[in-house]
Amino acid sequence: MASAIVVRGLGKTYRARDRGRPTSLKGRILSGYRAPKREPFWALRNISFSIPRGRAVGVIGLNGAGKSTLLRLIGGVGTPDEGSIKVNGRIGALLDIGAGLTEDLTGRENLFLLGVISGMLRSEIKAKFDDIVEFAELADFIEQPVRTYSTGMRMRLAFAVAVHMSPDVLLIDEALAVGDQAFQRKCLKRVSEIRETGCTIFLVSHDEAQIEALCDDVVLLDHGQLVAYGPLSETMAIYTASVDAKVAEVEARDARLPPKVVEAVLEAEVNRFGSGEMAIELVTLTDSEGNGTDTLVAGQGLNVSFRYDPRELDVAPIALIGIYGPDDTALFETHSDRAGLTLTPGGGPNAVTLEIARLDLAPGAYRLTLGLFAPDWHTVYDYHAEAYPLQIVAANEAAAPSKGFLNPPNAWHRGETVGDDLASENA
Ligand SMILES: Nc1ncnc2c1ncn2[C@@H]1O[C@H](COP(=O)(O)OP(=O)(O)OP(=O)(O)O)[C@@H](O)[C@H]1O
Repeated sequence: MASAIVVRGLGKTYRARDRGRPTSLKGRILSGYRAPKREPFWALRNISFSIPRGRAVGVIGLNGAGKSTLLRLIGGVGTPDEGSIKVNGRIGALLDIGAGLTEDLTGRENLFLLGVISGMLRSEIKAKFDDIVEFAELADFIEQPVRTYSTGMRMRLAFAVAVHMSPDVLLIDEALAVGDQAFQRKCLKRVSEIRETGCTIFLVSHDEAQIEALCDDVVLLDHGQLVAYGPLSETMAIYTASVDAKVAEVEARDARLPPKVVEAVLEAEVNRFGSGEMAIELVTLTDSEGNGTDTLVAGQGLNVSFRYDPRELDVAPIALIGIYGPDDTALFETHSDRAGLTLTPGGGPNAVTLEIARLDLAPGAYRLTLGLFAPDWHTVYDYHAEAYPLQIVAANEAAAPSKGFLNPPNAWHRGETVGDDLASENA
C-alpha cells in the first residue's frame, strides 16, 4: 500500500532556556555575563516510520516528548535539522489552532485566507463557503473582525476550514480538546467521516479515549525518541505501563520524608571558626532513599547538604565534610577540591551535597564537621567543628561490632575453614 507519510532519520534541535544565568545585576557583571548561553538539545532524534494511506495514527507520549514538534515538521512548520519527511497529498493541518488568523480581518476574509494558505482554490472556497460557516456556527458573526471572536469561535473557524478542504492527510494537534462538548462531538464525528473517505489522519492527543476511538495505530514518543509504532492496543499498553511507572515514581517521591534540617549550637572560637566572609547555613541530611533523617541504619547511604551564603565574595569556595567519633577521632573527612568539584560562586545556586553511598559505622553517636575554605585554602571562611549530631543504629544486632567504629556486613559460619577447600583441591 502506498505511504501517505514517510519520515526518515528525523531530528530537530531547539535551544534550551538559559539555566546558568546569574540572578542579580552584580552577579551578571562579576561573572562577565553577556548573552544567554543556550545549549541546543534534540527535541526529536532518529525518528523513522512510514504511514500507509488511509490509516488513522495517534501520537502519544508524556509532556515534552516531541509530539507537537513532530506534527509541525510534518505540516511544514519549521525545518528538520536531520533526516527527511515526505507527505503524499494535500495536507490539512490543525496545529496551533487559531494562530493563523489575522485580527483585523473579518471572519469571511480570514476564512478565504486560511483556505488559500491550506492550498484550496478560491473557487473551491466559494463553493464550500456556506458549509464551512454553518459548520463553524458563525453565520451571525462572519462579517465581524476576528479580534471580536472568542477562543472557541476562532477554533471553530480554523477547524471548519481544515475539515472542508478534502485533505489527503489531516494533522490534528490537541484541536479536539478545545471548544464546548457539543462542538467537540461534532468535530469527532467529522473526523470519523473524513477517515471513511480514505484520508490519513495523524492525531496528537492527551485523551486516551479519543485516540482509542479514532486511531488504528499509535506512535509512542519519549524524550524525542520513537519508543514504539504499531497497532493501537499493543502500543497503548506500552504507554500505559510507562505512565503507571511514572505515577509510581512520583508517589514514591511524594511519600518521602523531607530533608532533615539538623541544628547546631554554634559558639565562636569554641566550635565555630573562620573569617565569616562566607557562612554555612541550612544543613540537611537524607538517607539513600531520599528520606530526611539524622538517624541511619548501619550500612545505609547518607547525603549531607548545606547552603552557603557567599555574602560579598564572588569566588568558588571549597567545601569540607567530616564524620567524627568520640574523643575527636576523625573517622572520615573529604573535600570538594579533592573530588575536583568547583562550587558555584556568588549568585547561586549556593548549595553543595556530599553523597556517601553507604556508611558502615558501628551503632553510636557521631558528629559532623562542615567547613568552607578559600579556593587557595589560605582562609577558613566558616568552620563548624563536630557541631551536627548523627546517630547510627544497628541493622542487625548480631552483626554489630563488639568494639570499634566499623560495621561492615559480616556473618559467622561454623565448619571447615576456607583453606580446607583449597587444600583438598590442591591434594
Ligand atoms: N520553540 C521552541 N523552543 C525551544 N524549545 C522548544 C520549542 N518548542 C518545543 N520545545 C521543547 O521541545 C521539547 C518537545 O516539545 P513538544 O511541544 O514537541 O512536546 P509535546 O510532546 O508536544 O509536549 P506537550 O504534551 O507538553 O504538548 C520540549 O522539551 C519543549 O520544551
